[in-house]
Amino acid sequence: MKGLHRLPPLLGLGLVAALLVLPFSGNAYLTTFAFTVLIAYILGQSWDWVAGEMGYVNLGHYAFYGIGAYAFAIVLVGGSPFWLAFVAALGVTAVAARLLAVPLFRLHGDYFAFASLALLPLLEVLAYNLTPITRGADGIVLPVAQVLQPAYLIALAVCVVTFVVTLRIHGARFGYALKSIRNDEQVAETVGVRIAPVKRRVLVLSSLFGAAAGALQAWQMSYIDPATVFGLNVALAPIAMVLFAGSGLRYGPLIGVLLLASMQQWLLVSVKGFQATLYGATLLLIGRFMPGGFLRAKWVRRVPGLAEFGREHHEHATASAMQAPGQAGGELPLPTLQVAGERPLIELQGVRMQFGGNVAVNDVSLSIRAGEIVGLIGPNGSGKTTLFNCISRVYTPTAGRVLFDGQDLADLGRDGIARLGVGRTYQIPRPFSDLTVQENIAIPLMFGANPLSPRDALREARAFVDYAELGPRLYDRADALSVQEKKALEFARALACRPRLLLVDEVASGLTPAEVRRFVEHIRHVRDRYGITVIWVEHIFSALEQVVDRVIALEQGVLIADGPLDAVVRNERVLATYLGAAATAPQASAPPLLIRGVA
Ligand SMILES: Nc1ncnc2c1ncn2[C@@H]1O[C@H](COP(=O)(O)OP(=O)(O)OP(=O)(O)O)[C@@H](O)[C@H]1O
Repeated sequence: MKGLHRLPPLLGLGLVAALLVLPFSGNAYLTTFAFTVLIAYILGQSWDWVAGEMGYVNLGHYAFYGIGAYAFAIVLVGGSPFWLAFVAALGVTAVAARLLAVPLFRLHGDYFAFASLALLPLLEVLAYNLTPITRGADGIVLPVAQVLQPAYLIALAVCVVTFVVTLRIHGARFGYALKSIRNDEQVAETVGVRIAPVKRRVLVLSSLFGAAAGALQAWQMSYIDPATVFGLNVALAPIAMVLFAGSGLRYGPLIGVLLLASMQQWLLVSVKGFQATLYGATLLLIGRFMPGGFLRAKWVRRVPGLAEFGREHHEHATASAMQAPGQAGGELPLPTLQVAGERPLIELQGVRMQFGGNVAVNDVSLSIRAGEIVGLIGPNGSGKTTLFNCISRVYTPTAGRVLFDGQDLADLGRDGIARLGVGRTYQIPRPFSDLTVQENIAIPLMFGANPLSPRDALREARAFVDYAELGPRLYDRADALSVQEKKALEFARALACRPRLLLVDEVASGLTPAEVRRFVEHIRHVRDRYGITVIWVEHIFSALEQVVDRVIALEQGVLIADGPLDAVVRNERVLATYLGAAATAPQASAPPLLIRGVA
């Protein structure tokens, strides 16, 4: 319904206005309750930047609340004014978060979640035992003063800032870096995203808001001890509130905190004795029947107005992108590279990749000139994909050197190699699943050698989308595409890396003959028009035949042939690899390896 998209911001403004007058109403009970809700929102939303946006479930977020509370209390009790103590709390917590980021981000998934959770008991024990600083189990009593009103107003201001930061993150390059990490951090790196600094920055950012919440609550309560600021029983409540409504949604943390905090308070007052059971049961039911939070439930989608609160990020982005003028059709916005001369663009010198006793790539040396299209063939398991992974640094070769335009790639990370000009696809497509087709392609444009703003990148992405014939799917999520469409999307995303070298891994398998022909035309076009060098892993020889300058064959990681396709398919070793004993039989020696239909 028209105009309903304005409902959330209008209600939000109304809410802020009501909250602004509340502390002047004289109702201390309501003001104290609203204060705890504000603190919970700051904690829940700042947690969601790391969890919902980046996909790292930081169960120890409350540790930043505790560190902030302690730093604030210690400085305030030392005689400093409020603002100095507040700034000290933020500073100490940010330093702690920066240090903790180093060990924590060595871990992924459940390991990260459990390691972060372990911070809470660890810090609680520290707070109990560092008695000279923390006063141990006695806790710290802050100077008693009537601070509810100022603490409340500052908390409200921090809440507004928290929400504005959330909006800013959603549309910024930083936000897209987070979303790409959430989807597939290895792929994010191979399209140019420098993931390590992004992870550190978001943890420090979220810690600052956690610390602000801790400092304000310590100020308002006038007392802290280890159990109240690091206790597991309180630490997970803000996280549960976010999960209740929907992590990763613009309004999820806000609505989750408002509803669950109100329910908690109501249960506390009216259902004495059972409140914890009922609270837990509600969360379990939501988890069971509406995973992803109730705002993502199908029935919410059907309720006009309410649906606005459950919109995924890409739906907000799509709404604004639809108003932006597109740059569709025609040529790709790519530079035209010089391909003249015999200069090698990529050179492998004795590259070896070993997984335990399995040698996947065995001392491979080869050289490919700028502007060549080279087919890479070999039976299943012969090391083709592993060779690609050695070039794009998904794997660090066990031995040997990879030189790109004369530069040793050993010193570069995956993102650096992408920025140097290596784009790739994956045998099993790995798009950023919960982003749209347009966003998938815009990400390399935002993080490549000449990074564009999100707005420009989204606009420029349209040309690549059209090139891949995915125009009608521009605003669809990548996980809604068919396998073939995902392959086309990956090809377009690799081109959006503005590559000098394109690594194409079995893109044609499963395509109809007409689609294979169109794809071959694309490969030829990007080389002829833009000078892009291509290495194409493919089992469909009839496709390779139409476009490659030469072919390299691998067998059990060893390079066994390198030359024109018709010579390679007559090579005895290649024949034996593909046809086994039949190749050595007298009748099989005459005809070359079938070019059409060999798989
Ligand atoms: N991460 C890994 N850990 C252990 N072994 C691996 C790993 N990656 C690849 N291998 C092994 O390396 C060998 C080469 O695999 P690779 O995927 O490179 O072959 P391929 O030629 O691309 O095969 P296909 O045509 O089936 O894709 C296989 O024996 C595979 O099991």
